[in-house]
Amino acid sequence: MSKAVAILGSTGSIGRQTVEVIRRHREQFSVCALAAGHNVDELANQIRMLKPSLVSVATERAAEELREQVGNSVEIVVGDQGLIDVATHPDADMVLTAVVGTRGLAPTIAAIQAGKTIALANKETLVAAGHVVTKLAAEKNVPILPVDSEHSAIFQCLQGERIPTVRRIILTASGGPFREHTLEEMEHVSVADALRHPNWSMGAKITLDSATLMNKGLEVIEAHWLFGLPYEQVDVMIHPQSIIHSLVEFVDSAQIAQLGMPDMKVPIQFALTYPERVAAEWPRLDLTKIAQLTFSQPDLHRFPCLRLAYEAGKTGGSMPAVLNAANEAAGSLFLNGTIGFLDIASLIARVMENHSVVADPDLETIVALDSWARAEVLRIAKQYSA
Ligand SMILES: NC(=O)C1=CN([C@@H]2O[C@H](COP(=O)(O)OP(=O)(O)OC[C@H]3O[C@@H](n4cnc5c(N)ncnc54)[C@H](OP(=O)(O)O)[C@@H]3O)[C@@H](O)[C@H]2O)C=CC1
Ligand SMILES: CC(=O)[C@@H](O)[C@H](O)COP(=O)(O)O
Ligand SMILES: [Mn+2]
Repeated sequence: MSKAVAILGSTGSIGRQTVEVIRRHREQFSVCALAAGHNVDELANQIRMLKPSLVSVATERAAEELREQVGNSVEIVVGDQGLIDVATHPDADMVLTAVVGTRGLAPTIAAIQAGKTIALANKETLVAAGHVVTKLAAEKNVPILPVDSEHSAIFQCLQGERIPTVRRIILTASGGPFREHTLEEMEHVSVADALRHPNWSMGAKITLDSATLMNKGLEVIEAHWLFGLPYEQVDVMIHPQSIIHSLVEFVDSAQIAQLGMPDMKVPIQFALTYPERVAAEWPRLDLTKIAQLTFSQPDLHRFPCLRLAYEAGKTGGSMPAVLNAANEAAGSLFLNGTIGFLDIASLIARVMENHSVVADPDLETIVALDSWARAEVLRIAKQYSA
């Protein structure tokens, strides 16, 4: 039977690869709804190809431009409500969440409330509100299937296993473009340097997060919520080749890993076809060609964002939401040339210091603290340049 999929962020890196996977398996999937931001040309192509009945764009202006291209062939909705309409489309069996940042939270919650299976790429959703999202998903009996490559790897290693037999999980990290840089060298890196990921082609925000190692920090928190493990059982290991996508160590000391070329179509497809594995010739791994896999411990002194994320996760309550929002705001300031690379971590640390933790924040509190943390980043950053 064919699954109907709604894609949030269909024009982005994950969204476009999801479309590729779906086109490869047309008999198994239909696309009922798509949400994009501003990339009207890409969305128009997707509409012609996939024939969804509903699409969403970020602004009225983008909606007008899209209407010029596709006429009345599809219903067009707009803005944050548009994202929610797509996420709750009555025909959707599954919602793949690949918008970037905290913007993904509200539509994901709406999709869970509507009983949709979630294929989750948007890790910020679980970082900001893991306790709310996982509780709601359990109440609604809605599966949250990981798309993030490390979490998909762990999910695959855990098939047929029981969580109480897990001693620890080990998330692999490429180390990013500055893996071997000194702090002095990192002080002077450019935006272009930071956006040159060694192994993966991804959107700007996650690529920058990989360079600061905040991506791995967000993934530690994401893993905590997805697999229900305490932070003491979530480790990180630097693996520059990104061939081993993550590992699970069990109580008998056996370790199981998932390997493959760095290509997101494999984890995307696994989430879409789960619990089945479906044949597809995505780029295949030949370890004899790779020849060497290397490993080391992360350096929390040179990469303080990973330390801050562990701290935020262990502190719990509202702190991960504040870390997440401060990271988005500081990252934007770096990307627009306002602050230096090392300022990202120091701004996040300052915002965390200034935050009084709320133990069990509801959604409204999380949204308010998200805005507070962003404003706090701007306030402190002004002092830097004054
Ligand atoms: N890229 C990857 O390989 C991986 C990504 N992820 C996660 O997946 C998510 C998406 O990442 P990625 O695909 O790289 O990001 P991209 O920046 O490539 O894509 C982001 C998507 O979000 C859309 N978007 C942006 N602003 C808005 C808005 N205001 N309203 C509606 N849609 C909006 C963009 O639309 P438009 O372009 O039309 O403006 C685009 O479709 C992130 O949370 C990331 O952490 C996780 C693992 C791997
Ligand atoms: C593809 C994916 O899942 C990314 O999150 C990737 O892992 C980023 O690479 P880093 O290991 O450098 O963070
Ligand atoms: Mn990842």
